[in-house]
Amino acid sequence: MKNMIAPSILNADFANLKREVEAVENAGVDYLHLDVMDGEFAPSISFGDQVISALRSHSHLFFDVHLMIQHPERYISTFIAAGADSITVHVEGNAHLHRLIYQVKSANKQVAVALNPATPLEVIKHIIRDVDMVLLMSVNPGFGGQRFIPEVIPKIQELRDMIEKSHVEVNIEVDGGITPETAKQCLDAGANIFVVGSYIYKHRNDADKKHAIKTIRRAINHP
Ligand SMILES: O=C(CO)[C@H](O)[C@H](O)COP(=O)(O)O
Ligand SMILES: [Co+2]
Repeated sequence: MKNMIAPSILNADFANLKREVEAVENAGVDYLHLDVMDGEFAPSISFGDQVISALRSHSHLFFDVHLMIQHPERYISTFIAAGADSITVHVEGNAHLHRLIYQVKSANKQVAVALNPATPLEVIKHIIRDVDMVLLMSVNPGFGGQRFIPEVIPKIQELRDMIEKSHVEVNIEVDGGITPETAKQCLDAGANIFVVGSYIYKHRNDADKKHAIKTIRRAINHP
């Protein structure tokens, strides 16, 4: 499966979001990772559908919307209308995960499930054939710029085995604390989509952001 970088705008300059997205789009990425947090599921509040909708008209990137909210079922159609190409819902606290997955699929959008660092893979065993992607959190949800939790590495390997045994094509996205070093470790374990937030957006200058993307790309394209 294709290896991809998905910049997260969580640590971007929110006063210049249009330009911040253009900077990574011009650097040749395919995905844009949009972290929606409600201050309940995750301990901070980020942005919602209006920001996504405003960016949609300025970007051709694949919008990978990561919902870290309570009651995601109430907002699926809102985020699809805002321009999401893929919706990721957390398994934690979702009693009707299967129904939620089919809510997204019935709108002909890609669907993913996310697992926090402490959540075992067992919970997705029976829905692995129904999703396009599994997002493994390598930090606890809430903030950009946190330290990578290395226990996710064996979890990625375990997930890759589960996917292979199920004979399906499912992307593995890793999210949190990604640098060239941690990206390479995750690649070797079996991940193929790499969310990168602060490693790119800690730079204010576009050339530096482009260089950061190039460095990650080199790490994931050269085994
Ligand atoms: O979901 C997230 C946090 O909950 C973010 O996508 C993630 O933290 C990206 O930022 P960074 O690369 O700085 O860790
Ligand atoms: Co995220």
